[in-house]
Amino acid sequence: MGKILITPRGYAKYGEEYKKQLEAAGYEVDWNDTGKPVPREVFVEKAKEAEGIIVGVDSCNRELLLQCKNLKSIVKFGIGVDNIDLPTCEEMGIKVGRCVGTNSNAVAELTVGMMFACARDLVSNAMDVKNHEWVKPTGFELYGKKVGIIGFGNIGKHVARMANGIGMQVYCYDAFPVKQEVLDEYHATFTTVEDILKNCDFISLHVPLTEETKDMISTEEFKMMKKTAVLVNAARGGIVNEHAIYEALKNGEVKAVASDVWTTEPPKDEDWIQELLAMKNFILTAHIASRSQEAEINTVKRSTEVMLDNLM
Ligand SMILES: NC(=O)C1=CN([C@@H]2O[C@H](COP(=O)(O)OP(=O)(O)OC[C@H]3O[C@@H](n4cnc5c(N)ncnc54)[C@H](O)[C@@H]3O)[C@@H](O)[C@H]2O)C=CC1
Ligand SMILES: O=C(O)C(=O)[C@H](O)COP(=O)(O)O
Repeated sequence: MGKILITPRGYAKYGEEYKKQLEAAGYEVDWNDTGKPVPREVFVEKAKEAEGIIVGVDSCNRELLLQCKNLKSIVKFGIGVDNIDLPTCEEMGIKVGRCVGTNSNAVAELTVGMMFACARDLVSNAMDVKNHEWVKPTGFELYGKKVGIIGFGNIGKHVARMANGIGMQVYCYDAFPVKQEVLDEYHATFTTVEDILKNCDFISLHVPLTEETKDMISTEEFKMMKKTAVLVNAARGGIVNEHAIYEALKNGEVKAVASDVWTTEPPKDEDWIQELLAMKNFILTAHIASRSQEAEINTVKRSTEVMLDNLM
C-alpha cells in the first residue's frame, strides 16, 4: 500500500474528511496531528517511504529527495515552493503541485493590516499601554496614499483590491506584462521598481523567493525610499536583506518595516537582530499570513485534490 505523508499542522486541524478521501484511493496516510513541527530526522525517515508528501515549510532539498525512491508527488500546502528543490524533482520525475490562490486573501489581509499597524504605530502603542505608558503618537492615513505592489500575482491583486477600497493610489510591477484590462480592473498603474521605491508611501512585496528576487530590497533600495515610507514583506525571508532593514531603521531612512517572514525562522539570537526586534517601528510576525481558518480549510481541500490528481 502506497504511503502519503502530511506534515502541515493545518491539515490535521481540518482534514478528517480529506484524509479519508486519500485512504479511499488506497493510500496509507501518516499525518502530523501533534500540533508541533515534525522533527527533521522523523520527517526524513517517513519521507523515504512515501509516494506522496503534502508539505508546508519542511525542506525538500536534494539530499532528502535522493533518498526518496518511492516519491511520485510533492504538494506544497500553500504556494511558495522555495523549500523544494525543483530541478531535482524534475530529474527524478517527481510531480510538484501547489495550492494556487487558496491563501491569497488571508495573506493580503495581513499585509494591509501591517500597513495600518505601521502607519498608526499600533503595535508599539499597544505595548506602551501594556507597560503603563499612556502615550499618543500621531500617525498617518492610508487614504489617498500611494501603494506600490511588487509582484502582481494572486496576492498582489488582492492587496490592490483592498487598497482600492481604502482609497489608495495603486502602482504595480511584475516581471511579466500585466494586461491593460487587469490594470483597469484594479485601478492600477504599471511602473518600474525604481519608481515604486522612490515615490510610493507603502511598498508591498509579493514575489516568490528566487535567484532574481533574493536581496531585491537591500541598502541601495532603502536609500531610494521616502523617509516616510513603510515596507511590508509578507512574501519570503531573503527577498529583503535583513541587515539592511536594521541599518535603514537605525539611520531613519524609512518610517517602518513589517515582515511576516525571515530567512531563518525563527530568527537567530544575534545582537543586531535583538536590537532590531526591540525597535518600535519594526514588526515581525511568525509566518502567519496564510493562517486563517478559511485559508487553511481551502488549502486542505486543494492539496488533497492536487495530490490525488498527481498520483492517478
Ligand atoms: N507569508 C505567508 O504565509 C505566505 C507567503 N507567500 C509568498 O507570496 C508569494 C506570492 O504568492 P502568490 O501571489 O500567490 O503567487 P503568484 O505566483 O500568484 O504571484 C507571484 C507574482 O510574482 C511575479 N514575479 C516572479 N518573479 C518576479 C520578479 N523577479 N520580479 C517581479 N515579479 C516577479 C510573478 O510573475 C507573479 O505574478 C509566494 O511565492 C510565497 O513565497 C504565499 C503565501 C503565504
Ligand atoms: O503558501 C506559502 O507559500 C506559505 O508561506 C505557507 O502557507 C506557510 O506555510 P506554513 O507555515 O503554514 O506551513
